[in-house]
Amino acid sequence: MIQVTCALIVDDQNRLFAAQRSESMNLPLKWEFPGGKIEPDETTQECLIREIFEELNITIKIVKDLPTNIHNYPTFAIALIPFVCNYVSGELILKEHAQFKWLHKNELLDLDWAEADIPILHHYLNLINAKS
Ligand SMILES: Nc1nc2c([nH]c(=O)n2[C@@H]2O[C@H](COP(=O)(O)OP(=O)(O)OP(=O)(O)O)[C@@H](O)[C@H]2O)c(=O)[nH]1
Repeated sequence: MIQVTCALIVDDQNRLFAAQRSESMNLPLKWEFPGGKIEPDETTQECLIREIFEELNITIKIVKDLPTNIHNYPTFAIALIPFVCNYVSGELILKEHAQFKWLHKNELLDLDWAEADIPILHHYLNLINAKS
């Protein structure tokens, strides 16, 4: 099973960052939280900081970890390890994705998400709805 970290990046208006995978990527044109596979000798947190810089050219701060979601796609299985994060610095430049959106909580479920992300999205929405 592949171990993949992902970032739920929240801005100062409580919007969440979503990125669309490009046509040439696995799961083409699906929406996801940016991140990627853990390499040997790095922690999940180190992986996420590295991936976000590689993919988006920004530095983030990890705020909170959310429960890992294990998902079986038809051809592979994934353990998707999510973290709530804040933007720290850098100009946002998309290096790999087709496009991105900053979304309010009521817009989040409208996108065509990668299946493994959907339980994570619901967990996040339950969390913020419980707070408000
Ligand atoms: N980054 C990321 N990958 C996800 C998410 N949801 C999901 O199913 N995946 C799957 O997890 C796998 C790993 O993602 P990736 O391709 O971004 O990782 P990577 O950059 O380290 O891989 P690479 O070096 O093969 O390009 C992909 O098969 C992708 O489809 C998500 O929210 N974020």
